[in-house]
Amino acid sequence: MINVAVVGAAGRMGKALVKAVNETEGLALGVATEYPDSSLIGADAGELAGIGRLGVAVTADLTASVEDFDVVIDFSRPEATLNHLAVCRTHGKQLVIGTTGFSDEQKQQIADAAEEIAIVFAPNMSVGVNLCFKLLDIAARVMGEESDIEIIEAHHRHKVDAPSGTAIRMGEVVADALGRDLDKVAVYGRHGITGERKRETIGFETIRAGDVVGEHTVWFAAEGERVEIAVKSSSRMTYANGSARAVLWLQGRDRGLFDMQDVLGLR
Ligand SMILES: NC(=O)C1=CN([C@@H]2O[C@H](COP(=O)(O)OP(=O)(O)OC[C@H]3O[C@@H](n4cnc5c(N)ncnc54)[C@H](O)[C@@H]3O)[C@@H](O)[C@H]2O)C=CC1
Ligand SMILES: O=C(O)C1=N[C@H](C(=O)O)C[C@H](O)C1
Repeated sequence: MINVAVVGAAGRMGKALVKAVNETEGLALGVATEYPDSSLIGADAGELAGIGRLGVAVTADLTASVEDFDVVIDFSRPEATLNHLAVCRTHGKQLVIGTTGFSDEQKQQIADAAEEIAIVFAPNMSVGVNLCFKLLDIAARVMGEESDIEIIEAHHRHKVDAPSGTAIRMGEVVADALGRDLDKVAVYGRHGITGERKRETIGFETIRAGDVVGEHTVWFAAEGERVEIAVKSSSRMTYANGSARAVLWLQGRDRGLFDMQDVLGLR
């Protein structure tokens, strides 16, 4: 049995992850954490997730529970994830990171840690989204040079980072396929007298509204026709089940930085 620690267990994803871990054969919830000032410290993680009592009380200290887990699943905030990363590195634990919004420097810290421990780090754990990354690579190679490329994403009103990690990865996939540097060609929203669109730019539009779980659409708009590659998530369980799959896939790997393309055999 693989014992899993779910950090941020009272969050939107934390609750879905507790459920997914509990439902996945071979996995057991060993630890559930929240930030130290949370009023939910001491609550039962299963009850919080709406699946009944699991006998795992939410704690504030991952280090104190290090004997009770083999792998951490972290969907929290970048600063918190880096603290959890340090714990995993010190104690030789595997890590699945779904948190988004990292700076380049923070991403480098994750890459450095992966020289010592095995990490799956992906901005989106769903099968459908990861399939779309492959489709985007094909679309960019076939019609990217003759198209205006725009990435449109929508999420719930509580999301704190923009564009979404998934939208950024979509931009990276397309830019890589076309030999462009995303930092140089990305345009984030438009306002005022913008001038005509430059062909090589890749546009990002962000919507934050209501309870939208996660929607991404990429336009390849050429003269005379437009291809749209779209994926709409209607349940967070798709991300949570992908994370559980990543935990199982990590078994037997003692170091390295991987993503869901590796887990799903799409590389
Ligand atoms: N990779 C993927 O497939 C997905 C990634 N995400 C990302 O996951 C992250 C979390 O998203 P949500 O669950 O919607 O946010 P949320 O705000 O509902 O949950 C985050 C949780 O982390 C907790 N937290 C913060 N600091 C902590 C600490 N030091 N120790 C323990 N817990 C701590 C918060 O109290 C909160 O409960 C975001 O970065 C989001 O973009 C979300 C969905 C899918
Ligand atoms: O915050 C969210 O909700 C989501 N975040 C991830 C992202 O930033 O891409 C994945 C998914 O879209 C949901």
